[in-house]
Amino acid sequence: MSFAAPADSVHVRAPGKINVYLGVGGRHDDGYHALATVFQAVSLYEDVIARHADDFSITVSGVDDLDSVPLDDRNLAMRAAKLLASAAGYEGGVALEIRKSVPVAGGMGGGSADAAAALVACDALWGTGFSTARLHELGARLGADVPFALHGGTAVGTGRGDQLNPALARGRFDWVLVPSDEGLSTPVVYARLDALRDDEGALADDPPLSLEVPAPVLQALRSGDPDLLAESIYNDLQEAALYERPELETTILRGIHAGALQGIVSGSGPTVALLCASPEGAQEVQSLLREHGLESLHVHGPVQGARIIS
Ligand SMILES: C[C@](O)(CO)[C@H](O)COP(=O)(O)OP(=O)(O)OC[C@H]1O[C@@H](n2ccc(N)nc2=O)[C@H](O)[C@@H]1O
Ligand SMILES: Nc1ncnc2c1ncn2[C@@H]1O[C@H](COP(=O)(O)OP(=O)(O)OP(=O)(O)O)[C@@H](O)[C@H]1O
Repeated sequence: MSFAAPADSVHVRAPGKINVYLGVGGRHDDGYHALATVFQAVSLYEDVIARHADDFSITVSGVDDLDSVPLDDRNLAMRAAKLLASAAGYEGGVALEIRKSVPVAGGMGGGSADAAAALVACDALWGTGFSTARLHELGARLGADVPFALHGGTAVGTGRGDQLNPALARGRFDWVLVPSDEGLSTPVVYARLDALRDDEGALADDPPLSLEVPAPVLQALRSGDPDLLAESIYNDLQEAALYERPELETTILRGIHAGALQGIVSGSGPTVALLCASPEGAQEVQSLLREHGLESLHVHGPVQGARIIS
């Protein structure tokens, strides 16, 4: 019986995400808000290649705004590798190569996808053999979006967004993504939401904001009907993201005028996600947006979570 030589490198691909529904509840003392969200993993990927090394290093390529991606312990993929090494008692290091496609600070969980990919790649490279559940636990310690980047597909997230339950989504949904040149800081958008709610004079003893994903969202996903989904996609952070970046409103309206069924800000933004009726419809939206000087990406979902591709 021949044994496969231990791999000297592992290549993992992890998807970016859109929140097709995002309900934000009260802010807890730890600075996090209670969420009810529906994530969908889409075909815009981060690739992480892990190679054996004595200590820890990272290189990043692929998107224009690389200057805002740290290459030290602030990098989520580096934090993931070191967290796994300490949890496994692994004494060696790893050289991580990250090839990015998800816009940085774009509201699509790009860093979270890198962290998820690094966990899977290092676990395979080092042979630490962690279970999916254990990797999810480590992922949740790295960030609220990391467990979903491992899970993929379509899922309901509660708690901070890290407690996942799979949601059935039949068929395929076509999205046109309009990235911004400048990212948006997630904490800033959440803080803006809190400020807007305070300004609206929400009384402290208001009933807790409903933290259920509305049934129509789940029914639309089960039906696979984009027209139905277009009626129920919603993002509580959108008002705050539009406060920070008013021009995004125009992008959404332009997308709908170009034929998209609906448009929302993805997560904390600024990437705008335009839901389209079909692949052909998506291409039509892209060409009309280009006439307004707006470059866009045509992606689809749901797709798999972080997985080894070689
Ligand atoms: C906006 C979303 O992308 C929607 O999926 C996530 O809620 C954000 O996920 P993330 O970027 O992985 O968030 P983390 O890195 O865990 O936290 C970044 C910051 O976002 C805010 N944050 C995040 C998640 C959450 N449930 N409540 C929050 O208030 C907090 O200020 C936190 O310090
Ligand atoms: N591997 C990474 N890739 C991108 N940004 C990273 C990474 N590691 C750390 N960061 C830091 O995290 C910040 C947010 O990165 P990220 O691209 O994950 O935002 P995001 O897509 O909006 O995330 P989310 O949607 O989860 O809020 C960046 O501005 C950067 O400073």
